[in-house]
Amino acid sequence: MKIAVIVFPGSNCDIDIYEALATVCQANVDYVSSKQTDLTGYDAVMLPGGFSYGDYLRAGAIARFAPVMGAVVKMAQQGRPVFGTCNGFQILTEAGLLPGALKRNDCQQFICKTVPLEVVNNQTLFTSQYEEHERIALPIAHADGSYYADQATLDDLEDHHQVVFRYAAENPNGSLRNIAGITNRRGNVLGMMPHPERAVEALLGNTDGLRLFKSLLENGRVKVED
Ligand SMILES: NC(=O)CC[C@H](N)C(=O)O
Repeated sequence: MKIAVIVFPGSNCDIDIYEALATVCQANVDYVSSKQTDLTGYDAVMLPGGFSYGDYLRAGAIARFAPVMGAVVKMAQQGRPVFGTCNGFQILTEAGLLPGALKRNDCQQFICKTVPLEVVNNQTLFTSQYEEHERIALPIAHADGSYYADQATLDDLEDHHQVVFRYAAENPNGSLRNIAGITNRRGNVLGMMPHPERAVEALLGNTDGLRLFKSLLENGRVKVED
């Protein structure tokens, strides 16, 4: 399985995802510039966290028009795994690959801390190695992480088991229904504000993110028609 980590101008978690996959999981992974237009040969694509294009206009709003995004949309339409964390999640909503939007945190501040989460759905290709309703803890680091969607969209997400992670115990940013991560209806596109790639080694004090990448490596090689 071959994985692309997209590097946008302003990405700052690309190395973290690369190392989580390449060094910790021994996976076959490449950095791919957002200027590329072709992702042929890749089985999965990762959109990292950061401040793509300086978060100007809105976080993810400019990155959504980067040359590589046509190929990312194609991968999503083919059913291949597409994962976005933090700024990657913001880009996925701006691109229309996931519903809703990420607004400024309720507290109007950048928040950087580890928060408790519930794994709401372990029946996805990204979460199969977690227990259903398992409590984990992952770091968050964002200013624009308050998940918003209209009531009908929220109901639709819940009805189709698309809410994958919820903030547990506390809601750090005002996200509606405590939503921390969602998939598309098909389940092959996951966006989440917490950073699993920052919690993959005992040396970092937390390994709760590791099983997300292991799940992806176990399940992520899907047969598709080009
Ligand atoms: N680490 C991140 O990706 C967070 C940056 C993000 N653009 C924000 O909301 O502040």
